[in-house]
Amino acid sequence: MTQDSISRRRLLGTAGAAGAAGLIAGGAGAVAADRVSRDTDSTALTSIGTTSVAFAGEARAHGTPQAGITTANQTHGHLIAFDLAPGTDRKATAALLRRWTEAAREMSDGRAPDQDSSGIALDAGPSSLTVTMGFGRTFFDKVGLKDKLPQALSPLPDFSSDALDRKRSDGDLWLQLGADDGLVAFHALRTLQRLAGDAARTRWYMAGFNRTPGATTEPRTTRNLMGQIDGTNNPKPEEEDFDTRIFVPKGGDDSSPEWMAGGSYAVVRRIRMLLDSWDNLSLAQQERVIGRRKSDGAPLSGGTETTPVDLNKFAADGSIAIRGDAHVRVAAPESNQGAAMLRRPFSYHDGFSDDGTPDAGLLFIAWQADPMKGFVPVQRKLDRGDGLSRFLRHEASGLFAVPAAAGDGEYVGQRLLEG
Ligand SMILES: C=CC1=C(C)c2cc3[nH]c(cc4nc(cc5[nH]c(cc1n2)c(C)c5CCC(=O)O)C(CCC(=O)O)=C4C)c(C)c3C=C
Ligand SMILES: [Fe+2]
Repeated sequence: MTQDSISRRRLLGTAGAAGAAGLIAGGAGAVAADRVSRDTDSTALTSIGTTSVAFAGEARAHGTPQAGITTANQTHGHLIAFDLAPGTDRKATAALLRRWTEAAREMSDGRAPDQDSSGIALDAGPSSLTVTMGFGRTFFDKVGLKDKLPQALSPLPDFSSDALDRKRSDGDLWLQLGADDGLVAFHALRTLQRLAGDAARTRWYMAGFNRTPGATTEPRTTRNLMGQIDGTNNPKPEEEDFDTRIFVPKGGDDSSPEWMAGGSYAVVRRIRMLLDSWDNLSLAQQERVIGRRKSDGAPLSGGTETTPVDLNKFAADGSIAIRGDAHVRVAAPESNQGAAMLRRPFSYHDGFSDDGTPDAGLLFIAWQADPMKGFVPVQRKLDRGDGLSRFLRHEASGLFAVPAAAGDGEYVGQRLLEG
């Protein structure tokens, strides 16, 4: 598995003039509206808008993962979960997934879906838009597919640091949207939310962000709102065991059925950072909590950001370089019988609480072939002995089965609903 292939194309309109039009006029039963045409003879100011990530097609045939998992983190993220409306049966659900798939395909390619004349994304190219679709545990019973419920979707255990808001957790269906332009991302969100029509209702919604490409002099691992470089020791697509750790094998396995082959499980946690307490620590204290230097992300055992962490290294004064409760020690695969996940988060900031503290943190999204061999054992360990957990509060949680990309003419999840 290599990182998502990215192609560059001319601005929206050149890519698909026929689709570049029309105001979305009401979800499932949309009414055609005026089409909008515009001059496309312009030169892009940067390559950000012109970059597209394949939703399907040759680069993403059936059996390959959906976009938005190994795709480079985008600047703008939207997470939205839906519950099926009472009376939405399997047929109506399939129709919804087909509407979403077709619209996502068009928009990822820089074209506006039919009947969209909202104009929101009119001047922009695809801007690396990705749309990723998943199914929650509650979905299966509602559409009469209980026998297809993967064991891997068993509820996550409770953790002592949880302060979960159940209304902002779980959900029958989940969409993750990412793009490097705020209007493109909002346009996709608005389009898909309206296309839900009467079939599904929004259960919860969260918005997040990352660094803008080009904000740094060279491409860098992103920083989180505590200021740390975050993402360094993620599994890498070029590693031999990457696919087996992150994606369900062909044919399924003990915890996943065949329809999930090539797919992955997303654990979503809204993790609030207690930033006022964190900011009271000195720089040296903050670095000891993580086990890495803040400035460049180098491990406290020495080297640069990419130097492997040496958990057995002692400093000159005889103290252990990376403390027993340092986050990188407690979370490392070596401390968790090899358990690993691909972390692909967005930061969030939703204003300030009455006491003036920021409602800010991480929309933590972890991808793995089996949550019992990824998130769960690591979070169990963090819950017991992580120095960072004193500065975090897990406020919402979800677990979603994200099947492989849709093949030509297919919709996402077709093999689940019709297989
Ligand atoms: C259950 C898994 C994890 C949660 C929850 C989690 C929350 C969390 N982490 C940071 C900041 C950093 N995490 C870093 C590394 C790291 N974190 C996890 C897992 C969870 N983190 C793993 C598996 C690792 C890699 C460990 C290793 O093998 O070295 C780092 C260091 C840089 C890096 O490797 O990415 C930082 C910084 C925050 C702020 C946070 C919750 C808000
Ligand atoms: Fe972490």
